[in-house]
Amino acid sequence: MTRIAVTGAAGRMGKVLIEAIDEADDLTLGAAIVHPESSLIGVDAGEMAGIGKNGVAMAGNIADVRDAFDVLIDFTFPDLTLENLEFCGRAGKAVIIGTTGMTDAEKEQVAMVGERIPVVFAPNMSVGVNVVLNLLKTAAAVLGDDYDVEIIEAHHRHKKDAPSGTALRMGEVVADALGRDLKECAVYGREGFTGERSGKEIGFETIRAGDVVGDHTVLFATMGERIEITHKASSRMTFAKGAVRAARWLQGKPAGLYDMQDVLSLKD
Ligand SMILES: NC(=O)C1=CN([C@@H]2O[C@H](COP(=O)(O)OP(=O)(O)OC[C@H]3O[C@@H](n4cnc5c(N)ncnc54)[C@H](OP(=O)(O)O)[C@@H]3O)[C@@H](O)[C@H]2O)C=CC1
Ligand SMILES: O=C(O)C1=N[C@H](C(=O)O)C[C@H](O)C1
Repeated sequence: MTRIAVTGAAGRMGKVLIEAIDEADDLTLGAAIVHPESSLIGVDAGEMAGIGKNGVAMAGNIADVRDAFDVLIDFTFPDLTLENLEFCGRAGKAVIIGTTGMTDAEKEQVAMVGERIPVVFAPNMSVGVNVVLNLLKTAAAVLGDDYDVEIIEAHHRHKKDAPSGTALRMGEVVADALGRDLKECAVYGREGFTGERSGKEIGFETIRAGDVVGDHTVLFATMGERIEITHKASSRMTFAKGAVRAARWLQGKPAGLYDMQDVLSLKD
């Protein structure tokens, strides 16, 4: 039985991850870690997640549960994820990272630790979004520069980073297929007298409202037609199940930086 630790255990994803691990026959929750100041330290993780007692008392520090897990699943904040990753790098534990909003330097740090331990790092763990990434690659390659590309994403009011990690990954996939560098062609929102759209830009629009779990649309438009490729998540369980699948896939893998395209065998 592989023992999983979940950081940010009381967060939106943390609770659903605990439920998904409980539903997996071959995985068990070894540790659940909450904020060091949290009043939930010592509380049963299963009870907190609404699935009934599971005998795992929540900890306030990953070092306190070092021997209780084999794989860490971390959906938290960039700086916390990097601290936890460094810890796992030293302890020789595999890590699944769902955290978004990292800078290039932070992503580079993830890659460096990935030279020492197996790491799956993906902005969206759902099977659906990962299939969409492949559809986008095909669509962009066939449609080419005649089609304007706009990426529209919507998330709940509590989300802290924008655009979403998924939208940015979609932009990277489309830019790559079109032979562009996203850093040079991305336009984030528009306001005022912007002038006409330049042919090669990839636009991003962000919506933050209510309880939207996660919607992404990539729009390809030219004179006379448009194509919209949309993914809508209606439950966080889709992300949690993907993370559980990644944890299972990571068993026995050598050190390296992997993503969900590796986990789902979607790479060419
Ligand atoms: N890759 C994917 O498929 C997905 C990725 N995400 C990403 O996952 C991340 C988390 O999202 P979400 O669950 O909605 O966010 P939440 O804010 O609900 O969860 C983060 C949790 O981390 C906790 N936390 C803060 N500081 C510490 C600390 N020092 N030690 C332990 N825990 C701490 C917070 O506790 P407190 O509130 O008490 O501070 C909170 O419970 C985001 O980056 C999001 O974009 C989300 C969904 C899918
Ligand atoms: O914060 C969220 O909720 C989500 N974040 C991820 C992202 O930034 O792409 C994935 C998902 O859309 C939900």
